[in-house]
Amino acid sequence: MSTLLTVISVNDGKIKRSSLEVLSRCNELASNNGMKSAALVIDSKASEIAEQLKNYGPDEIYTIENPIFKNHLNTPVLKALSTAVSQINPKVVAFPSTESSKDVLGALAANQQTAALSDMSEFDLTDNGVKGKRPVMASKIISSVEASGSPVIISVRSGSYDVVEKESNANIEAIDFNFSDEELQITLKEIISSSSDRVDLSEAEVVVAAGRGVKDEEGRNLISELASVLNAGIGASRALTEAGDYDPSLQIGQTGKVVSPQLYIGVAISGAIQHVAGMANSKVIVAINKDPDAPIFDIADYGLVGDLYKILPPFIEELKKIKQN
Ligand SMILES: Cc1cc2nc3c(=O)[nH]c(=O)nc-3n(C[C@H](O)[C@H](O)[C@H](O)COP(=O)(O)OP(=O)(O)OC[C@H]3O[C@@H](n4cnc5c(N)ncnc54)[C@H](O)[C@@H]3O)c2cc1C
Repeated sequence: MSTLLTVISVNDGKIKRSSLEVLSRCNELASNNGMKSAALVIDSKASEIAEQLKNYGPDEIYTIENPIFKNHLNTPVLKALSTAVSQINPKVVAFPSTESSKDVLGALAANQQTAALSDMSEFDLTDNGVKGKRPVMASKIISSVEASGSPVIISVRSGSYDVVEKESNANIEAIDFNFSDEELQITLKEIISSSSDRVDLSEAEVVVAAGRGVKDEEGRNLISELASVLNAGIGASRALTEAGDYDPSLQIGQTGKVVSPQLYIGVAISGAIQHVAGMANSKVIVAINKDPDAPIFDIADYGLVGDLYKILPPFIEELKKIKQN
């Protein structure tokens, strides 16, 4: 029976939502096509993660556990992936589109002498491989793509599918894996983490994004308060990261992060194409802008026309009241 293999991405011992989205889609395709859906965890605590995965319906769970995976290093991850693919022999290897999958996708395809389709926004099976859609040119164009091979390797944008919870009594199988330090070509010296990443922006359920109209401390405090009451991640347009008002790691857009929250609130952001490229996949888009002709209103589900300094204080108060009740 053919297998669709989802590679699970883990951050600080937590499964990334984007992996569960890909797994849910693979579960659906496997059940519609008489195939098996399997999940692969490569982590220093893979067996613990595997237990959590039983809530998300895979037919099989494979683990590769080794302390070397505490931090992402391409060489051991690639070796682990190749080992797993040789053993499982899947029809498709599906990753969530993350920084770490970008690092290894092409190398795995070269290693397996097969095709890779990156950053898909939807995918389906064909007789020989995979077909689907891929936003390109800062999401201005959606291309239709198809690849054949064995396996076809794909990565999928976060927010493309819903997470479906489903109990499973999947078998957990540990794959044999050895790695010695001599095999390392790169040594990790230091990780410099950003203190501003209060909530992981690319995984956040709610994002509040600030634009150039947030021009002073009062405005930034309003953004923080709104984010705090909604337990949201804070993002910013390039206008504000370039001005030094927000950390560059918080930039959303073509040259920043891609976010796909359930709710995105853009405050004083005009909606330039380079910004929209990073948030267009959001489920519900709310825009607050004093210019009724701002392009962001073309893609917003809800728009509030007015001055953010007048709109946000009562808006935050109302949200606080709702939360209290
Ligand atoms: C190659 C390239 C890559 C880029 N990559 C990115 C990227 O990754 N991310 C990104 O964001 N940008 C990117 N940009 C920049 C992008 O083109 C825009 O310049 C930028 O997104 C504009 O940011 P903004 O919407 O905050 O500012 P503006 O376009 O200046 O808009 C500010 C908005 O705030 C509104 N406003 C002002 N005051 C108030 C107020 N008091 N109350 C309510 N509304 C108010 C105004 O009406 C206006 O619509 C890139 C540009 C290039 C050329």
